[in-house]
Amino acid sequence: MLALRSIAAPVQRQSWRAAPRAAVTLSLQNQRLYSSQERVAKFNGKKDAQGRYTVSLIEGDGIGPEIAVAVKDIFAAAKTPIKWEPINVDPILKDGKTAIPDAAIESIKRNKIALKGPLATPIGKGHVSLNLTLRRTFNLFANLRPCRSVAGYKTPYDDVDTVLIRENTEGEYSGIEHVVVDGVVQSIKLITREASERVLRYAFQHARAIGRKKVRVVHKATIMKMSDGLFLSVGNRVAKEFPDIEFDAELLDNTCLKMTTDPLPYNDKVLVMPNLYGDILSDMCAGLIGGLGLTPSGNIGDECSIFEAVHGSAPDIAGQGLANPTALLLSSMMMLRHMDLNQYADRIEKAAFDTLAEGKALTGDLGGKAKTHEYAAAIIEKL
Ligand SMILES: NC(=O)C1=CN([C@@H]2O[C@H](COP(=O)(O)OP(=O)(O)OC[C@H]3O[C@@H](n4cnc5c(N)ncnc54)[C@H](O)[C@@H]3O)[C@@H](O)[C@H]2O)C=CC1
Ligand SMILES: O=C(O)CCC(=O)C(=O)O
Ligand SMILES: [Mg+2]
Repeated sequence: MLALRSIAAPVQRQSWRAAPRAAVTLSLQNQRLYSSQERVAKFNGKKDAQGRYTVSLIEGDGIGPEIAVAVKDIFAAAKTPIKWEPINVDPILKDGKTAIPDAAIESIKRNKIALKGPLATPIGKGHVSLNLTLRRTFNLFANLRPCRSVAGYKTPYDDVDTVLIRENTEGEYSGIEHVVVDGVVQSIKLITREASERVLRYAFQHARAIGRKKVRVVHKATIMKMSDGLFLSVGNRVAKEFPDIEFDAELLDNTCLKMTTDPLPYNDKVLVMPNLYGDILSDMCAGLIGGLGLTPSGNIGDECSIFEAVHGSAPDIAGQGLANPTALLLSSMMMLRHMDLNQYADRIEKAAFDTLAEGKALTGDLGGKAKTHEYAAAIIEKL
């Protein structure tokens, strides 16, 4: 993959990150992060003669290969019936546009499922985001980003349990930008009724599936009257199909204030929003529970789905064995449950949460000294 390690400035550690470990007070310990009932888009991959599913694997850039090894080792130790098919997504040009190589596209179409490490995107000039290209190529319309406190890891907020769904194919990330005249550029935020309806309906279906009774659109329709206005009005219309679910809306800036003041009132809701807001708010939610090393996600489509951590390639710690693989591991648990391999997910997830709660082999982001492979070994020991 492209070497882009120098492009992002390191982010300052917040002082509470290494806060002393508190007694486990959280009621959420070992709860399933993503239960099988949450499946809305069905996985219909085929098993091979040995009863295994093949999963396309994009290891990614920066810390990607290090955290991917940890996940592969844990899967092997748990005898998970998964065969990895590594794929290369180095960008190619097709009709003058950045594209994913055909072999990678065929692999994901064939397997209908992929696990993905982070892919770095150059700032300014250079190829467009391969992450966004993958989501658009496979029409992965909903990006599901649950964020739940980890028992035993003390942050200013206990028992956070937010569920955020981000429109994943258009909005501010449509990639339509041009120079009007020298010194004046335009970037187009594209919102369509079709994509809005698809992700909003998914949010209601998902709320039902996980037993939440409230869906909230996060928006700025006060300012972006037409684009966010359309998203919100589609939300109002789709809500009529789900009379058992309460529907309301909140301005994004207000949501940020309220969530960082007291996130608990969000534990009974599913939040759904345009692309950029979901990108930012999901990193903010990660900050509430201990950082990006802990938060998983799923890019959900009708034909296939790609699971990945919320974080990026972490160039500031890449290649040093410092990365926390939990986010990718929990993404792979979402993937296993999407594939109906619940018993494997339950077992691995329990071993991971027990390791975190025990606190003897934590990675540096959680105030520990363990290397990526030592944390993975501690999980394997518990399996
Ligand atoms: N879905 C994806 O593949 C994403 C890719 N990116 C790309 O990643 C590159 C780097 O972006 P940044 O702004 O630095 O964000 P980042 O998410 O890579 O890192 C932000 C901070 O979180 C820390 N961090 C992230 N993951 C961690 C982990 N697993 N364990 C411990 N610490 C972790 C990093 O060390 C850094 O201090 C950029 O090129 C960006 O475009 C960013 C976000 C998502
Ligand atoms: O594609 C990228 O470079 C960043 C994407 C991102 O931040 C995300 O998906 O959360
Ligand atoms: Mg992001």
